[in-house]
Amino acid sequence: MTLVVIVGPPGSGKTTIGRALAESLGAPFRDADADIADAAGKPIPDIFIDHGEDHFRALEREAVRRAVAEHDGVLALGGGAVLAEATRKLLADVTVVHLRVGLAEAVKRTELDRGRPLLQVNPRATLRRLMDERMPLYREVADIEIDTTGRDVADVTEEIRVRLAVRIVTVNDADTPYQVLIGHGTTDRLPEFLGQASRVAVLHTASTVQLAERVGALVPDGVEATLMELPDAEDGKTVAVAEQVWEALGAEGFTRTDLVVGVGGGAVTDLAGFVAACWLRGVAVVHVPTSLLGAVDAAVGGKTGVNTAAGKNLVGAFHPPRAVLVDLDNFATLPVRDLAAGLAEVVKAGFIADPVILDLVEADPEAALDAANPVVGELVERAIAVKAAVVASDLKEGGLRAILNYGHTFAHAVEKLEHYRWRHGDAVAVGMVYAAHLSALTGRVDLVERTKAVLASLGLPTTYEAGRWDDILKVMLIDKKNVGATQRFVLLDALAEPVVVDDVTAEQQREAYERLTA
Ligand SMILES: NC(=O)c1ccc[n+]([C@@H]2O[C@H](COP(=O)([O-])OP(=O)(O)OC[C@H]3O[C@@H](n4cnc5c(N)ncnc54)[C@H](O)[C@@H]3O)[C@@H](O)[C@H]2O)c1
Ligand SMILES: O=C(O)C(=O)C[C@@H](O)[C@H](O)[C@H](O)COP(=O)(O)O
Repeated sequence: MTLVVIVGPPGSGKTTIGRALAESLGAPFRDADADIADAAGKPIPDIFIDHGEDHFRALEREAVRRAVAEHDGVLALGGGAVLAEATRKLLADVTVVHLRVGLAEAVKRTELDRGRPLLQVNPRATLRRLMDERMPLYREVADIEIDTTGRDVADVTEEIRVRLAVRIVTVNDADTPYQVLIGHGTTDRLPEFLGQASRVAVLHTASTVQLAERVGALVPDGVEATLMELPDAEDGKTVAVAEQVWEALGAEGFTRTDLVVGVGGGAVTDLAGFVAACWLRGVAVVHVPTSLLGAVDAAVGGKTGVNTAAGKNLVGAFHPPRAVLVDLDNFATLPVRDLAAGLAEVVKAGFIADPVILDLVEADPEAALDAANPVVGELVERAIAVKAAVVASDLKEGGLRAILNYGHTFAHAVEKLEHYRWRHGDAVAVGMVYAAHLSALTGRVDLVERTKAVLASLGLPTTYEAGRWDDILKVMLIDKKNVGATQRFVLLDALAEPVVVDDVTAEQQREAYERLTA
C-alpha cells in the first residue's frame, strides 16, 4: 500500500469515505485533524477559540508533514490544509483524491456538526466562499477528482478503488522517459502533463468529440484549449489534413511550449504525433487513445505518420509522446469489430513475446471482446509492456524493433490494395497468418493452425482473396524493412522467438499466399 491522501471541502465526506476506503483496501486510516486535536489535548474548535486560526494552521502544517512522512495507508486532511503552499508541495509526489460536493448537500451534511469552527456563523455563505477559494488548490494537488453529490459511501469508495488501480508502464525510449497510465479514469490525469503549455490543441474525430470536449474542460484557467476535428480513420492520416492542422496552429499562435493532444484511435494519434513532430520542429504531444489498437500499439513507441499515394505510413517521424493516458473507460463506446481489430495487435504481442496473452485469449475469447471485462485491462497492460520493452532498446528500428512488424509486411500491402478501407487490425490478422505460413514453409515453427484458431475465435479474418499475388508483391517490395532490393520478413523460429530474415525465396512467398487464399 502506498499513501493515499483525501482532500476536499467541509461536508465532502473526507473522514467517512477515507475510513471506508482504508477498510476496503485493508489499510490503516489516519485523520490529520484528529492528530492535531490529540497533540494539542483539546478539540479543534477550542484551538481556534484559544489561539486563533493562524496558530491552528501552523499546527496543521506540521501534523500533515509528519503524517505524510510516517503514514502508509489512507490519510484524510482538514478542508483548509491545502491553503499552505508547503503542504501543496508535499502533496505533489503523493496520490491525492479530491472529493467534490455540491453546495446544498455540503450545507446539509455539515449543519448538525458543531466541530467545525469556520461554519458557526452563516454556514451557507461561508461554505460557498471556502469552496470557491479552495477549489483551485484542491485541483492543483489532486490526481483523482470525484463528485460525491447524491451518492452513498459505498459507491464513492468503489469508484476511488477502481481509479486508484492505475498501472504505469514507463517507456525509456526517449531522452525523457515517459509513462503510460493504464486504468479507469486516467483521462482526468491530463493536467499533470501540461508542462508550461498556455495553449492545447485537442485533435479528435466525430466519434470522440464528447471525450475531446471533456479533455478540453480539464485544462486549468489560463490555458486555452482548441478542439480540432479530423476526418475519420485513415481519411484523417494525410498530408493535406496535417497541413490544415498546422495552419490552425499558426492561426492560434501555437508556440514551442504548447501541447498537442490526440484523442482517438490509432489514426488520430498517428496524425497528432506527426503534426506535433513537425510543428516548430517538435512540440509535445500527449495521447489519449480511445481504441484498443491505439492504446496497445499506435500511441506507444513514438512512431507517427501519414499515408501517401506511395503507401502506408511511408511519411512520418519518430516523436515519442510526453505521456499516454490509456483510460479503459474510453473503450465503452468502441464497436466490437474495432475492439477485435485491436486484439489482433494484442495477439501479435502474444506470438512475438508474451504467450500468456494467447493463453488468456484462447481461454475466453468472449471475455477479451468485452471492454468491461477485467481481462481486457490485463491484455492491454501485457501488450504495452511488450512494446515498451522493445522500443526502449531500439526506438528508431535499427534492429530489434522490426519484430513489432510481425504480420505487417503483408498487412500493409492489403491495406493499400483495399484503399485503406480495411481495418488495420483485420489486415494484421491476415498478415500474421501469412507470416505463420512463411515460418512453416522456411522450416521454422508451424503455428499456422494456432494462429488461425485464435484469430478466428475473435471474429478476425484469416484468409485473403485469390488472384492478387502480383499486386501484393509489388507493394511488399517497398516495405520499410527492406534493405535495397533485399526483402526482409519477421518470422518465428519458435513461439515468442521472432527473427528477421532476408532469404525468403520468391517461391516461398508465393506459396504462403496460395495457402492463405486456399
Ligand atoms: N504508430 C504506431 O506505432 C502504430 C501502431 C499500430 C497502428 N498504427 C496505426 O493506427 C491506425 C489504426 O488504429 P485504429 O484501429 O484505432 O483505427 P482508427 O483510428 O481508424 O479507429 C477505428 C475506428 O474506431 C473509431 N473509434 C475510435 N475510438 C472510438 C471510441 N472510443 N468509440 C467509438 N468509436 C471509436 C474511429 O472513429 C474509427 O472509425 C492505423 O492507421 C495504423 O497504421 C500505428
Ligand atoms: O511500432 C512499431 O514499430 C510497429 O511496427 C508496430 C506496428 O504494429 C504498427 O502497425 C506500426 O504502425 C507499423 O509501423 P510501420 O513502420 O510498419 O508503418
